Amino acid sequence: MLSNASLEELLVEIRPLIGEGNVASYIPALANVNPNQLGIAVCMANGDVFTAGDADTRFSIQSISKVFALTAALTRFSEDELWTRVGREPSGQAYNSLIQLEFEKGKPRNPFINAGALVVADMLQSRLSAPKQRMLELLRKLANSTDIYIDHNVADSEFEHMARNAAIAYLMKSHGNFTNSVETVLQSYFSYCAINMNCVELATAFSFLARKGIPCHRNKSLVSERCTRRLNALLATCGLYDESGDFAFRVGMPAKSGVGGGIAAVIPGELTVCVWSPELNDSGNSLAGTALLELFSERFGHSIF
Ligand SMILES: NC(=O)CC[C@H](N)C(=O)O
Repeated sequence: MLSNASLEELLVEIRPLIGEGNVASYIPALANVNPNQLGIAVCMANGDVFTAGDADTRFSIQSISKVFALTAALTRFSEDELWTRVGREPSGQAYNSLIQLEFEKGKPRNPFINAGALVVADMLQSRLSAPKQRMLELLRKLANSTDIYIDHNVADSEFEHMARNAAIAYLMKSHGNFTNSVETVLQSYFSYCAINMNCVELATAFSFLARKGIPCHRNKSLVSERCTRRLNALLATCGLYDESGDFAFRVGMPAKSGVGGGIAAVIPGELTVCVWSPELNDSGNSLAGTALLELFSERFGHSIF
């Protein structure tokens, strides 16, 4: 039976894995995070929440923000407008790879790698007057938490080390797939990545994906049921970069990871779950977090397959 105590038992089994990965080191603000942290929060489809470990400690959501940005874009653009600019196939490449983009004429494989998320951020920049503020408002509403904030230290540090993401954006611009000023869009994109949330807030914010588009704590749809199915399909095939196949094999849940060490996952109709541990594996996904989700799915029989 799922309970705080049964989740705590999972953590005891997983904690020895801490030390086997490496925290993200591309910016000092992330490199200095204490690696010795592990948390899990489960949000049932009826809104009940179970937690264990560091479930209330906020961390940098990083690429998990790509899900919320895509959701915001889906409510503001037609599917045609969106899918002519970004694809829907797994990339099989690192999240910040440039190789495929050159071969494929500036159209990113999917919205959950950096190139795809930068296109989505470019689209939001064209349609929103204050994109960072809108994203923050969306997350506060979805997570039912009024004080979620952007860590400007992380956003500024990402901006100082922008070279690779800027290269991706300029390559897309050279192919006519980027409208706004690269630096303006990068500022928005880095701010989305630099939002701090905890496992409880992320599991709650993901709840619309388990509830046919209707978030917990609200009775109004955020997106249609059809849209929700499509988001879950993309999460299942592309949510963990070049490790999406292995993650489907081991865990069996649509999910999105970030280099802050968080992974948020969905079992449609049943629950959402967010795990966090800062050390990453070679694909940039939380090492202990992935193992924890694998154990969770095995122990409680949750898998979409
Ligand atoms: N995988 C990630 O979480 C990457 C996010 C990071 N801010 C980047 O753009 O490189």
